[in-house]
Formats: sequence, structure tokens, C-alpha cells
Amino acid sequence: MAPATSSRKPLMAGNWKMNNTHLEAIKLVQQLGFTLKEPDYEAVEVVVLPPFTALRSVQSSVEMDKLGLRYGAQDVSPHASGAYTGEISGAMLAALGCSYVVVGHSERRQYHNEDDALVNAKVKAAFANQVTPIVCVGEGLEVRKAGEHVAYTLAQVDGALEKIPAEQARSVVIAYEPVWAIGTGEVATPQDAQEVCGAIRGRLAELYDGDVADQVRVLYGGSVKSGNVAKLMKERDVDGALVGGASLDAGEFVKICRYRDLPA
Ligand SMILES: O=C[C@H](O)COP(=O)(O)O
Repeated sequence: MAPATSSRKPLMAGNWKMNNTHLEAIKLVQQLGFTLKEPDYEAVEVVVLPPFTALRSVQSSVEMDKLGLRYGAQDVSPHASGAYTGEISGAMLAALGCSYVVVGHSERRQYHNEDDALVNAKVKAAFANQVTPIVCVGEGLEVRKAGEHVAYTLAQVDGALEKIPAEQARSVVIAYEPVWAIGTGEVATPQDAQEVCGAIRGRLAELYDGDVADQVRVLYGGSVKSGNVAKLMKERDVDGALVGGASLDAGEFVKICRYRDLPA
């Protein structure tokens, strides 16, 4: 398994959601892998998050073609093994070379009733298998309108990291994804993103001693595209992006990974 890196290296993660068969996944990974070069990987960590059914194909492609991409899954079971029909364990993801797993995406919270306790159990399951969780947090429109977005999001951070020790917390990735910005084309302003990403880092500093808050990468997600990523990445506490729709297009995702070349 390729270990996840940190020291706040920018991270661009493409969450493919329920898109791409394993054959389409191979094509997309090869398009990305053959376009991105060593200087890209020196500047940015690039991760793709295919559906479970494509993970084995992505692993083979990455290994055979010696691609610099890392990859991960979109969910993990809180259980280690056994009679849990339809679930995929952390050990299974580790065996497929997954570096990352998304935990607590708003679509899981909304359509599968995932609460903070379950998200916390999934974070533990990921760490138990040396897979780095990308923990998604963020408020819906009503909460934002009520001006309670920071408190709401920080409560989700508290819930996800309950009883997670500092040595694990320092490698976690947190993705701030305001629900109203996901798939809507309505990206948060850089100032809005910074407000919450900065507050998340502040909360990490309250929760943990030492360098945890400095080490953790906080991503922004929600309608990120090549046209807005450079401005978002200028913000002090935005360390990368969790990209949905735009990550399905190789050319667009490469541009996002090369955000430094784009006008901010
Ligand atoms: O995980 C990714 C996010 O849900 C963002 O999706 P989007 O870029 O399509 O808005």
C-alpha cells in the first residue's frame, strides 16, 4: 500500500461517486496517469476515489504502468469482518492498496442516515487498517442561512474524531463540503471556504497538543472546477480539494491538479 503523505502537501482528490465501470476507470486512470508527470506529483498529491468495483482495476493500472497516482475508496464498513451483507472492510481496502477512504460524505449522511457515531466508527476502522480517512463535514443551506455553519461543522469534526489519538489524528484529512455547493455549480467563495477551514484547524488545535493542527490537511469540496480552484487554493487553510463532477474529465482534473498554472 502506498502510504499517505502529509506535511500539508496540497491534495487533489477526485471522488468519482457512482460513475465509471471498471473499464471506464482504467481509461480515466491511464489518461490521468500518462498526462501527469513527476513535477506534478512533486507539487501535489493526486488521488482518485473510484467505486468499489473499479478498485482492483485501478490498482492493476497504477502498478503495471508505475503511475504516480494514489487511490482510495468512497466508504468503509465500521465492522472488521463477518455477516454484514454488502459491506466492505478496511482490511479489504488495504489489501487493494488503498491509501485513502472517504468517510461521512454528505450523500452517505443524507441517503444512508450516517450519524457522527457511525462516521467515528468508520474513521477507527480506516485507521485500524492503515488507510487514511478523508472525513467529510459541512452544513446544509438552512444551517448556513441561520449563520450556524461554523458551529455545525465543528460539531461534526468533534464527532468524527472522538477518541482518535493524536498520532492518528495528525494524518487525517478533513474535507469541508458545504452541502449547498455540492453538484450545484454554486461554489463557496474563497472567504467562505477559509472561514470554515480555518475554524476546523482552530478546533484541531483545541483538541490536540503538538503539531496535529499544523499537519492535518483541510480540503474544500463543492463545485470545484479549473475556473475557481486557483482562488480557493490561495487561502491559508485550504490545502486541496475534494472534486466530484470535474474529476470525471481527465483534462479538467489535470488542470485542477495544475492549479498553480491557472490565473487566480
Ligand atoms: O466529493 C465531492 C463533492 O461532493 C463535490 O462534488 P462536486 O465537485 O460535483 O460538487
